[in-house]
Amino acid sequence: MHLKKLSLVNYKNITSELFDFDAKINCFIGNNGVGKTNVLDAIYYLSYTKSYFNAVATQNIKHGEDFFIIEGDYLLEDERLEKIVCSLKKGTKKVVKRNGKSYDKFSDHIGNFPLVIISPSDRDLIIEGSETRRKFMDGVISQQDRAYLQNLVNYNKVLAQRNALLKYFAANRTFDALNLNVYNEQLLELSNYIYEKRIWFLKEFAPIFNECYQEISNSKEEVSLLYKTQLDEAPLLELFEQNIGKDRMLQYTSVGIHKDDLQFELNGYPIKKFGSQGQQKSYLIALKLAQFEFMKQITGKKPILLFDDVFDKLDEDRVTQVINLVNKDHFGQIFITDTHGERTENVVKRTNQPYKIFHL
Ligand SMILES: Nc1ncnc2c1ncn2[C@@H]1O[C@H](COP(=O)(O)OP(=O)(O)OP(=O)(O)O)[C@@H](O)[C@H]1O
Repeated sequence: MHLKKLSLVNYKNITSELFDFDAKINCFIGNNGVGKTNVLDAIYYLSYTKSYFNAVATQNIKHGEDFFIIEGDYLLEDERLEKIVCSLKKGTKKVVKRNGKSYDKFSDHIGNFPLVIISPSDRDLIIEGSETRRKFMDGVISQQDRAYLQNLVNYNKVLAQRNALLKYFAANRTFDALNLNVYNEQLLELSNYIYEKRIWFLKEFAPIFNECYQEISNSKEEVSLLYKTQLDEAPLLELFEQNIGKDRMLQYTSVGIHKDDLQFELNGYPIKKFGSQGQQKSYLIALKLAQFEFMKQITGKKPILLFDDVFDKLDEDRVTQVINLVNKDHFGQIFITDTHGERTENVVKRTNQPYKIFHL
């Protein structure tokens, strides 16, 4: 599967553009702020029905305009063409159409045109709090298991109810253990599924990640990816009991799988504190390439790969290693942005693959 044509109208800073892509490598070259990332974001939109960078849908409409249209023509393995159109008009609901037919639920679309993006904003995975890492983990697992996503949604609903009850207790200087227990039991059942699935995920994902990192760094460093959960300390109901005083004081639930985290380590130390910029970048690229492998195994399709500004901060050796990885036949269509035309051209030439360069 690859994206053959892309047409954009009023998407962010792009008034109107039409691209005819190569089935293998496509590069967008231009100065800062010309809209290279915006084109990648539009391609991301066609797969995920939303922007990777701006969650407020209307802010993706070009300033001063009142609608945007993103249109993509995909050529499938069996030579069939599929057209995806995502459009938004101010004051109306977003529309996503596949071959002219609107989706009722956008979630039905996700996974049909698998895609992985590697971008400088992935740094949030290292520097931000645990929520960003849980989101990454949940996103990858949900693509493989829709029941997981449903359990997660239900867990968050019950958690919000439990938190509301804790607030009610505090406001009314009251307490009802039986009432609270109803939520505890529901959370137990929902979190069992999520916990088991996260353990399974780490077991499958960590070795793939490790292999990707070793290839990029030429086995110069040891990395690990660990699942951190309070459920390793005690069963959930016991944790609830131990922390009830604290929860009543805080008026929210301080223990449970909503506190889980992924620990990123380099040579046994947290990468956030002890990794160089290049090592951190390598770690993130390895994470995303592992996501690529994982998705490929699940969907049986080669996800489209978006490399936003990836070569910056990587030394020559690592750039070569990333390209060698890409060079392997198991990668499909790739989109690259860079401010240095010469650097990109040198890099893509080395892949011995067909490519197209677009100057923006
Ligand atoms: N809704 C919008 N309407 C108009 N312009 C927008 C909108 N949203 C973002 N932009 C503009 O898009 C530009 C950023 O584009 P983009 O991030 O694609 O640049 P880039 O070419 O990737 O740059 P860099 O090399 O710095 O990463 C900015 O000038 C920003 O103001």
